[in-house]
Amino acid sequence: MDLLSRSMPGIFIYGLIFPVIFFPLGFNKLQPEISWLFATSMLLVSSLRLVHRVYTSVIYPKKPKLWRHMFQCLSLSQAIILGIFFAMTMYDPILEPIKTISFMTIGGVCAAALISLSPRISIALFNLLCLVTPSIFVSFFVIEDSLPVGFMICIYSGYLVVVGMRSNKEYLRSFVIEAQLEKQRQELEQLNKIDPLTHIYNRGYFNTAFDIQWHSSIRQKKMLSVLLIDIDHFKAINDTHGHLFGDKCLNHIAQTISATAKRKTDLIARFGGEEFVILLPDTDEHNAVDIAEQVREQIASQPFSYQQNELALTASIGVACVLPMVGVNSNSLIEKADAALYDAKDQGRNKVCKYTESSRQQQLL
Ligand SMILES: Nc1nc2c(ncn2[C@@H]2O[C@H](COP(=O)(O)OP(=O)(O)OP(=O)(O)O)[C@@H](O)[C@H]2O)c(=O)[nH]1
Repeated sequence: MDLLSRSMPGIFIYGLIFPVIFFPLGFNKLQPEISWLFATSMLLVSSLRLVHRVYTSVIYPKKPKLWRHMFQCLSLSQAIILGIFFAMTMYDPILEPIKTISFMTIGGVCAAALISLSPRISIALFNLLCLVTPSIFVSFFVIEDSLPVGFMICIYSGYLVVVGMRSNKEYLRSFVIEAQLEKQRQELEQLNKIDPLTHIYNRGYFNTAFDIQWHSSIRQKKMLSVLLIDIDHFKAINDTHGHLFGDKCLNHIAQTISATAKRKTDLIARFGGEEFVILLPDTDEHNAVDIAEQVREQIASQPFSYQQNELALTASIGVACVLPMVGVNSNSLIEKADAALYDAKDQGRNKVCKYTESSRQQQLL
């Protein structure tokens, strides 16, 4: 499609080329038949190219190959018409008055066409071949003493081929660079969302997603639940087995939680330190407690082992559930889950506690 937009100026240039050559010098009055023949045939092909361009959105999705063939045929036929005209100006005396201007025109058209078609180098080179072959043939085989002109055309064409190939290489390289930049952008975006230690979402991403979910739940009038999970006695684990072991434990817990809260809409994130959070959209308190129990049981039933050290882990979980409403701060849900977690720790750990009014009072005390 880029090729299509790049070749757009060419449609108008080819269409106007003969009137521009003929009219200022009055050649159309001297040789009206030749003038009309070349001008109308070129204008006709330009009009067909315009129609082809206008119907691109109709033809291309259904028959891309046909569209490409049409594009090639139409642009090459214009190059052939101009190439033949140029060759004729070299040996036909009736075209003598416009010889100089046609030499200059063909030079410019060859360069412009090659550069604009350079994204598809095969089309660009074939186009150049159509433009210069008739005149090269005429200089070498038809008219005497015109070998130097033939050589000049060959040298100029060779130079254009080198420029065209280089332009094609640069064009293709720009695509590779663009793809690399896009990949890096995606990686950066991922780094922004993901906690590098546990490979689940980080707190920043959770906050954004939570805010969106809160407003969505208000509109849909659906319950929203939050589970706050805190590993028990994690400081002691760090102190006894070292921080590297502690890190591996965090990773193990993240995987266990992810394997338990598996709904596509559930959002699991590392809330900070040894705390995790699960956001459960469209989930009432009963179901949220049920999932929390499953998470607690899975953590407790899967001892963590690393380098011949095996350790039974437990976690305490606070559950809070609300029907989000306009005017209520979304943070209140997290505060309630935190208060419930406080209860779970208070009741001896390895426990699930749901938020109650007394939880809040206890936390405030
Ligand atoms: N290895 C490791 N430790 C961390 C990380 N983030 C926080 N911690 C540690 O987690 C421990 C949390 O300790 P506390 O807040 O006292 O909680 P706890 O020991 O789990 O006690 P309870 O929660 O009351 O059961 C601290 O020692 C932190 O240094 C981390 O990324 N890696």
